This record gives sequence, C-alpha cells and structure tokens, in this order.
Amino acid sequence: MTGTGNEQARKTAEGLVYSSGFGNEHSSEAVPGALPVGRNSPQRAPLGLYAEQLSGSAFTEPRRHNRRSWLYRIRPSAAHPPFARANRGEIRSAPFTECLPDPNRLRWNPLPEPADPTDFVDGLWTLGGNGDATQRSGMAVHLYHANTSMDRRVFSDADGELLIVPERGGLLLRTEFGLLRAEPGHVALIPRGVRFRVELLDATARGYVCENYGRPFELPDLGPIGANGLANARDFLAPTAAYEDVEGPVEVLNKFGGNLWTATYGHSPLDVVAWHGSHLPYVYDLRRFNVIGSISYDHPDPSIFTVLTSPSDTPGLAGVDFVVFAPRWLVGEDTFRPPYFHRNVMTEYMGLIEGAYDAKAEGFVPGGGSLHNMMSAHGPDRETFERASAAELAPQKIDDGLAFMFETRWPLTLTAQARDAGHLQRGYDDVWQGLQRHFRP
Ligand SMILES: O=C(O)Cc1cc(O)ccc1O
Ligand SMILES: [Fe+2]
Repeated sequence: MTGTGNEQARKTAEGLVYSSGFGNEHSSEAVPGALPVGRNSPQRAPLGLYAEQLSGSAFTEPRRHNRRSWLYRIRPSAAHPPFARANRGEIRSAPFTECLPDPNRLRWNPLPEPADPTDFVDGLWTLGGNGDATQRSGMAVHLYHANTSMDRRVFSDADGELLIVPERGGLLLRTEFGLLRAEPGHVALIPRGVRFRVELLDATARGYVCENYGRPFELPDLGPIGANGLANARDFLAPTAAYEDVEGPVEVLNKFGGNLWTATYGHSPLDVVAWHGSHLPYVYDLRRFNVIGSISYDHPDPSIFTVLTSPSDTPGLAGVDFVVFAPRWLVGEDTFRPPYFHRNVMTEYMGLIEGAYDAKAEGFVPGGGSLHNMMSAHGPDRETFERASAAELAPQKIDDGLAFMFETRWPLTLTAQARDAGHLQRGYDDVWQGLQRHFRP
C-alpha cells in the first residue's frame, strides 16, 4: 500500500485497487455491467453469472449490525461435492479442554521455522482461547509460519472472522472479493465464511491470527474524543472485484465446528466477477492509527489504543479488543510513563511486530508473545521500572516498536502444544525478581 492521500478506488504502487471505508456498503465489478442495478437477484443475473447472498449476520439483526454481501459468480457455491474431515494439523478450537486455565504469566519465543513445505493453513498453530466456536462466542489465538504459497487450495472459516497480523513476510490474500496485500505493520480482516488463498510475497511468512467467534469487529465508539481519531474508518481498504476463471481441481478447506473439512471443486471458487455489500475483507495499516493519549499526567489505560472491538452482550465488556501500541510521544509530567503495575479483570495476549515494547527491557521479541491471564499481576520488568523511575521527564518519542494486544473478557486456556512448547520461555517470572523494597516510613 502507498502511504499517502486518497485511496478511494485508487491504484496502489503494487497495482492493486482498493475502495476505502470501514463498515461501508462497497460495490465493485471486474467486468463492466456484471453488477445488477436496482435489484440484487434479477431473473437472469448479468453476463450469465449466478447471484448468491453471503450473510454475516442473521437476516433480522438491527440495521447497525446487519451485514451481508451479494456475490455474482461464474458458478454457484452450492455446486460442490460432500465435505470430508481433513487433518487439522496444529489448529485447535474452543472449547479448549486440554489444559486447566493457568494463572501464571507466560511468554513464548517465536514459532520455529517449519521443517517441511508449509503453507498458511498448514502453518497455523493454536496457542489457546476461550468460549465455544459452536456458540459463536469467545476467541482463539493462533500463530502461523509458512514457507510456501497455498496452491490450488482455498480456505474459509465458518467458526469466526480472522484478524491476521503479519510479523514477518508480506501476504497476498486472494479473496472472493478481490486481492489484498498485507505486509508486516498491516492487519487483514477476513470475515466469517469468506474464501481466500494466501500467497507469500517473501520466502517465509510469520505472524499472529485472532480468530473471533463472537460479534464481528467494529470500530470503537469515540465518546469525548470526538468525530475523528484512533483508527479512522477511511483508512480501512476493501478489495475490488478480481476473479479467477480456472478449471481443474481446487481443494476448498472449511473450518467448521473446530475441525477442518475438505472438498475438491472442479474450478476455483474465487470466481466472483462483481459484488456489493458490507460483509467483506479489509486491510489496515497500523501506522495510520491516530494515537491519542495524555498530554498532562499519568499513563492512560490501553483502551485508548483500541483499533477494533468485538462487543459482547454487556456494554463496554469486549469479547475481544484489538489494541495497538503505535509510535507516539510521551510527555506526562511527574508520571511513571511505561505501562504501570496492574492486575486486570480482562485477559491480555500480547505480540510484537517489530522493535521493542516499552514495558519490557528484554525477552519480549518480535514474533513472540506473552499471556497475562485475568487478574495476573504484571507490568514493567525490573530494569524498566528502575530506568523509568529515575528518568528525566523530557518529551520522549516512542518509535522503536510496534506491539499489539488481543484483550478478552474471558480467561484464556492454553492448548497442550502451547503449554509444552519448546519455545515457551521458562522462568518468565524472573523479570519481576529483584524489585527492591524502597519503603521508608
Ligand atoms: O500489560 C501490558 O503491557 C499492556 C498494558 C499496557 C498499558 O499501557 C497499560 C495497561 C496494560 O495492561
Ligand atoms: Fe497488562
């Protein structure tokens, strides 16, 4: 993506055309005249295409939450053979029952490089999660590592939407709605049920995925912040229609009820020539985030950094929030500026896209992750505490890293593979050892 100006149906340096605006009704046609005008389902759809609705909400949900798209495709999705169970590799789903919920602070190094040729789906490795995929509630944290593009296979997730956070290597996402490019520093949001194929733009790819079983991510309310700020809707870029007219076997993998199911189609199902609607994928450049913080004193709670939120049935209590710690100035007077010591009723999974994070002097590395389950005590490590308590409080630019958090209202339970992983850091607790008493009554 280019970093300037207006992306309204604009061609990027890489030749992709995007249409901008989160939550909008978008429309696009790869062939002029492919999109019906004035109705969704004419007696005969234009150009001999099949009309198909893809619903992301129940038909009857309030208009504010209602999401659906109309797809005009070469063949209807319904024309397929039965699905059969497929090997789910290292993908796991909620409910997570292999381990007891664990109150310990945990931290992992990056996933090791895959030994064999591994594409995005084969390279998904589940860390844990909460809720129940079949109840459309909760979330899962996955990591991925890949060294090949998906070839003659497409994936879709009936269990939830996928927020993909690349950390290493760019991804080209060929979706039913067209092409998206997601480099490290961008996030891609693939709605429930949308088919896509991941091609690697570099030799290897690595990153994180938040699988959200619950209400689709939306932009948070801004309250007194006003009409602008945080992630601005216009910076979310939707694809424009691009179709494959490809015959021959294509494997369609469907994550459903926690398992992978496979069917071999006789053609590519990425055959959508035109579409319109609101249930569609986006990319967003995290560096566009308009960071808002304190310009007087104290360290604000990280909710101020929320990019997207999946509300639960209780107002203000998110099933999952996606939060970014983007470059910003710290100017607080008489303030301990890094994240404070805290115990949070929400559960925090954090990852690092690049550089360093201001609460951890070392050990929290790009591609790694930390889990601070609900009510677990955490905060700055000893080195950070000592440095920040003594620092001269001149205005300071924090621009040496890009960290993020998946924050969820429910405790997160690990998979056995995450608990037993060789890349789990033993002795993470030690970062808080040696915090001396300074009490002088
Ligand atoms: O634990 C963390 O590093 C995340 C976090 C950051 C912050 O600025 C305040 C609270 C918080 O949980
Ligand atoms: Fe925290």
